[in-house]
Amino acid sequence: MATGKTGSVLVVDDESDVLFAMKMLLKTDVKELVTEKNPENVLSLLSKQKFDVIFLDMNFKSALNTGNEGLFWLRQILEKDKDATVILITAYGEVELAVKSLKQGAYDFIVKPWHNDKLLETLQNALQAKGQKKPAKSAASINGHASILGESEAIQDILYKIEKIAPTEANVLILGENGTGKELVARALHEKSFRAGQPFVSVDVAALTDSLFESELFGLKKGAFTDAKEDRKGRFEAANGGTLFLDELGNISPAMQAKLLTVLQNRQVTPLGSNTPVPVDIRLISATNEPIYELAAKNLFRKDLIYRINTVEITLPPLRSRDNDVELLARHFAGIYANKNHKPVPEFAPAALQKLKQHSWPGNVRELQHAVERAIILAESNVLQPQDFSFSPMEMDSAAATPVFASDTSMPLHEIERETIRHVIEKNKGNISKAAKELGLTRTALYRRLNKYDI
Ligand SMILES: Nc1ncnc2c1ncn2[C@@H]1O[C@H](COP(=O)(O)OP(=O)(O)OP(=O)(O)O)[C@@H](O)[C@H]1O
Repeated sequence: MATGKTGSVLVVDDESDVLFAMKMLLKTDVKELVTEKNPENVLSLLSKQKFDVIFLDMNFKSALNTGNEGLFWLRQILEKDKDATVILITAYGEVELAVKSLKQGAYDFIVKPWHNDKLLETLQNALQAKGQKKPAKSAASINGHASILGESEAIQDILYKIEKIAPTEANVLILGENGTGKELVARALHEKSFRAGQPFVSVDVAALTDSLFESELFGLKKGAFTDAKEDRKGRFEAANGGTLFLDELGNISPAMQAKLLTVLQNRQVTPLGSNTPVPVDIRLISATNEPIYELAAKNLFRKDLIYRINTVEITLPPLRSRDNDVELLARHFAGIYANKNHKPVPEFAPAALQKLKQHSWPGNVRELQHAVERAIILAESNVLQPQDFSFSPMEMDSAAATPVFASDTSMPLHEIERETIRHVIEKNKGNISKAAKELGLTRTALYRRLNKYDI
């Protein structure tokens, strides 16, 4: 902490213990410290005096503990002084609400019980930033992995959320279409968490059959079945102390949902063929591109499991709604693939950029990545032209697409998808990796569809 006392701070909390602890902590650093137990008095206090920073509790015992009292008082304070710097004091488990408060204008939040160093750092940052606009983050760089790029407001929001949520223990559910960057976000959350030095274990659960699901996740005791020649640790144990990322969670069967719920509730796994549970300490991050709440409404996904995994939710927007990001990402991938293929970094003809911006990107960032890679490999000149970007039939906007099969517009969507997949696999002579790439899907996602459509 910097030497010398600076700043005037108001702390509003109805718990005397909190006010006392704050006084003790801040007395050596803060020039003027005022504490207030009753939030009703805050507005009149603000009429008399301006504070550099206001710490505001999220819950006041006098009302229902919904956290909305904090948001209510936050709005009142900001209405009175739109430049007020408010830091929310929230309880563990209220992170979602706290993130909401950031959107409504809070400067930051701290989670109770707080670490003194963290609180002092937050206060210092707030004092320094006073009067300065919060700088936009351009990327969350992740050790050894791609950065999350994007200038769109939606991505900026997500980067901010990652910064805030990563250092907590909250379970995170990431929602979004195929290829929107869910795994990238999961890795960023891990790398920016206190568990960063520990393992990050990623499992594509949709690729597992029910019997594999159990042995893969919970482990296996020698002799559990004929082929089990030795004990094998499951992914939960492998992730112990770190983060477990369960991808495509929306696709698991009801029986597996029940098993997973039990493990999460008890924080222990029992390997197949064993009677001895093993305690596990993991942070869970899950992702799905399925409409999980619709599945829950149809009783296809357990609501109690959703509540376990979605302490905080992050929804990744489809690329088509992130206009400016298309160009940014296209140029970024162009740099990467030009280097990889020993070619000079190309320019984009304005018409090519226009074409990219108009495309609907059903395979999202992954599809864009592959489109740019193809273009770099095949382009004749160092200025990429519209014709260098070819989209597979399924990737085309319905208006722009020339259907390669049935011109019958009454064909149901799943039939169209099935036929498109058939067509692309045929075109790639049965090569699943190539077909998946052209369709903008992962191999697993394509295999899942092959199963679904019985192809
Ligand atoms: N904002 C971004 N900036 C840079 N690269 C990105 C961004 N979003 C996604 N990518 C890249 O796009 C590809 C797909 O991302 P990722 O695998 O994280 O998506 P996903 O949503 O997990 O996909 P799926 O649903 O198919 O599992 C990766 O190569 C990733 O690095």
